[in-house]
Amino acid sequence: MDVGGRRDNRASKGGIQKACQEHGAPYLHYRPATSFLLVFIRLIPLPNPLSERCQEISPYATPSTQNPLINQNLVSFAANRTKPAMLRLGFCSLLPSPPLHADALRRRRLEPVLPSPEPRRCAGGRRGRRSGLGTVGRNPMRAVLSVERDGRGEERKEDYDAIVIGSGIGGLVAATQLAVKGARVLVLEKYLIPGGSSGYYERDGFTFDVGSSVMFGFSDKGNLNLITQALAAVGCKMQVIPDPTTVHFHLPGELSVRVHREYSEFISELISKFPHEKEGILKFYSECWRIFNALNSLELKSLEEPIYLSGQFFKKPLECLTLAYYLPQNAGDIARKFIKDPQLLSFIDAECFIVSTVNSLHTPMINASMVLCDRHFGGINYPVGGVGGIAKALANGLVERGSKILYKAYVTRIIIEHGRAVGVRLSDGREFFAKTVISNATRWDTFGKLVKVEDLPEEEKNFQRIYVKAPSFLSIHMGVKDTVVPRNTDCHHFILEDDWANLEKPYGSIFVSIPTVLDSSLASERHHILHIFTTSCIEDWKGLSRKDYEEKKELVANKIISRLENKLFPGLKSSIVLKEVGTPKTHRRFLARDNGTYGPIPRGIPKGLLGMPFNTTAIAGLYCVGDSCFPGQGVIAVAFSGIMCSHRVAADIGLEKRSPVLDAALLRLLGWLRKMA
Ligand SMILES: NC(=O)c1ccc[n+]([C@@H]2O[C@H](COP(=O)([O-])OP(=O)(O)OC[C@H]3O[C@@H](n4cnc5c(N)ncnc54)[C@H](O)[C@@H]3O)[C@@H](O)[C@H]2O)c1
Ligand SMILES: CC(C)=CCC/C(C)=C/C=C/C(C)=C/C=C/C(C)=C/C=C/C=C(C)/C=C/C=C(C)/C=C/C=C(\C)CCC=C(C)C
Repeated sequence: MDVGGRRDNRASKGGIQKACQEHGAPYLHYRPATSFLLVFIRLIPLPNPLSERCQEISPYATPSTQNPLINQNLVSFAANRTKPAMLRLGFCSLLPSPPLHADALRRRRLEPVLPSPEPRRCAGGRRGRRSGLGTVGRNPMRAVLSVERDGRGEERKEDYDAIVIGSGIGGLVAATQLAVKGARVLVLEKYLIPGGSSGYYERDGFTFDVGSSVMFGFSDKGNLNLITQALAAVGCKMQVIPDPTTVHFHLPGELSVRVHREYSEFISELISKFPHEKEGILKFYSECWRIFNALNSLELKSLEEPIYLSGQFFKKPLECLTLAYYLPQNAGDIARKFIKDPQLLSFIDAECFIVSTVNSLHTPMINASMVLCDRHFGGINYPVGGVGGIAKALANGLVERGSKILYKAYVTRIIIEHGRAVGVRLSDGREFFAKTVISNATRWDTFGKLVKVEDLPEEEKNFQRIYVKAPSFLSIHMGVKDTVVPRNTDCHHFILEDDWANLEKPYGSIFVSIPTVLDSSLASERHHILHIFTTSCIEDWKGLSRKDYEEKKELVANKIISRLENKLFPGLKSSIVLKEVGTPKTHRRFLARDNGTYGPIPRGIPKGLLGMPFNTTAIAGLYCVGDSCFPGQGVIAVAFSGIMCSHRVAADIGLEKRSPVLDAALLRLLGWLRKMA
C-alpha cells in the first residue's frame, strides 16, 4: 500500500488519516493554537550534555593521462562548452518568482527562454550520450563584473554572480538552481570529474559508484523527489531502475528483515517477526508518515527566507506547525513511546544508523521520517549507467545554461575584503571574484582551512559545540564472478552479525551494495560489482609507513571479506577478479573532507534538527552547502541544502523577492533557536 503523500493539503491529511485507520494507529490532528503551544514547549532549553596529504594508492583516482575513460569524459565536458546555443526553459515548477532587482529584470528581458515540452533523457554513466538540447546564450550586458587573475597577475574581466567551491551534489544543485534563475555561476572542483562522494570511477570494464548506490528522492511523484527535480531544472530526466528492496537487514539472533518497496509488505514482514509489537510498529511508522506527508505538501525552498516561509505557513499552516513541532525531536524517543521490545528498538536503531551513522536516539525525527517513507512512496530508484550520471548531467546542464565548471581547480583560500567574501584563490595562484561565494566543502574545511579568521565566528563555535565529524568509511570496491551472487539476491545489504553493541563501533557493521543486480551494464558479462563499506576512523590509519599502510589495508579488507563470505556469499574470496580498498585517508585526499568525514553527527543527544546551521554564515557573501548544513548527510539531504542555498543567494543578489527587515529578524530568530539546541 502506498500511503498518503499527495500534494493537496486536504488529500495529504486524508491520506495519513486513512493510513492510520487502516493500521489502527491514532490520527492526531492539532489545531494551530495547540500546535504553537506544543512547539514552544519543545523549544524550552534543556541542559545539553557535552561530550573533532597523505601517501595513497587510491581506488578513486587515475591520472587522466592514464585513463582513457576519464579522458573521454573530459573531452565530452569540453565539447559541451562549445555546443551551439539554443534558448530554452527548464521546468515551470522550479522557475523563480518574479525577480525584483533591476539587473535581474534586465537579464530576464535580454534572455528570452522557450518552453521545452518534454525533458530530454540524460546520459547515464559512461554508456550514455548527451542529447545536447542547447544552452542559454550569455548575456552581453551583465551588470556585475568581476576580475579573474591568473598566476602571472594578468587580468581578465568575468562576471560571476556566485562561485561554488566543489561539485558534490550539494554544490551542483546550488549552482544549477542559480543558473536556471538567471545567475552566472563558476564551479571550481579540485578533482577531474564532478560528483564528489556521488561520483564514479572506472576500472577494467567496471563502473563503480564512489559512494552510496541507494538513491532517495529519485521518483516521479510528489514534492520530495529532489534529485529528479534538480535534473528537471536543467531539462534532464534520467532513466531509472526501480529497486524492489531498499535494503536487506541481516541482524543478530538471525533476524532477517527485507525492506520491501511496498509499504504493506514491509510492515507485514516486520510484524511477522514481532507480532506482540504490532500496535507499536504501526504507530511508530504512522507517525513517520505524518511528517513525510507534511513535508511532501510543501514547496521546498530556503527556510532562511521569510517571504517564502511565511507564505508556506499561510498556505499550509497545519503542515508547517507539524514540522515545527517535530523539528527538535529524535526518532528514538518517539519509537520508545510506542515500542518496548529491546530487539525491535535495536532494529529501529539499525534503520536510522544506515542513513545517519548514529542510533535512533541521535537521529532527527524529520530525517528518519523522510527516508523511512520515501523508500515506499517514491521508492528507491537506481540511475541507469550508475550514480555518477547524476552529477555529469547536472554539470552538463550548468554549462548549457551559460555557467562554467573548472576541474583541477583547488581552492585554498576564500578572499575576504572588508568583512565580505568577494572571491577565492586557487593552489596555482589564480584568483576569481564574484558577488557571492558558496562552499560545498565541509564547515570544518571552510572555516578551518579556506577562511582564515582570527576567531571562529560564534555560529561556527556553536555548530562545533553541538556536532562532531562523523567517522569515515573503509570501502572495498570489487569485481567478482557472477556465480558467487545467487539469483534473486537483493541489491543492498546491511550486516551486523552477533552483537547489537557493535552497531556503531568502527568495522562493527557492514554495508554491501551490488548495483549490477539492477544494472548489469556496470560490469563486464558474467560479473558483478560488490561495493562493501564499513565505518572507520582516520586515527586508525595515521602514522604508518607506506608499506605498513598497504599491509594494513589488505589485512582489514580481508577480514571484512571473510565475514561476508561466512554470512552471505560462500566462495567470495576465490571469485574476486578486481579489488580496490579505500581508507579514510582516501576519502580525505580525494574529497577534501576533513578526516575523510561523511558529515556531522551530534556530540550528545541533539534537539532534532534544531541545531543544524542553514546556508548563511557569519561572513557576508559567504554561504555553505552540503552535508554540514541542514538537514545533514545524504544525497537527497544535500540536494535540499543546494535548493535552499540557491534560493537564499538568489534573494540576496536580487533574483528573488527579499525583505531586508524581515531577513534580519528571521536570521536572528533562527540563530537564537540554534543556540538553544
Ligand atoms: N555514505 C556513502 O556511501 C555516501 C556516498 C555518496 C554520497 N553520500 C552523501 O553525499 C554527501 C556529501 O555530499 P556533498 O555535496 O556535501 O559533498 P561531496 O563531498 O560529495 O562533494 C564535495 C566536493 O567538493 C570538492 N571540494 C572540496 N573542497 C574543495 C576545494 N577546496 N576546492 C575545490 N573543490 C573542493 C570535492 O572534491 C568534492 O567533489 C555525504 O554526506 C553523504 O551523505 C554518501
Ligand atoms: C524555521 C522554523 C523554526 C520552523 C519552520 C517549520 C518548517 C516549515 C520546517 C520545515 C522543514 C523542512 C522543509 C525540512 C526538510 C527536511 C528534509 C527534506 C530532510 C531530508 C533528509 C534526508 C536525509 C537525512 C537522507 C539521508 C540519506 C542517507 C544518508 C542515505 C544513505 C544511504 C546509505 C549510506 C546506503 C546504505 C547502503 C546499504 C545498506 C548498502
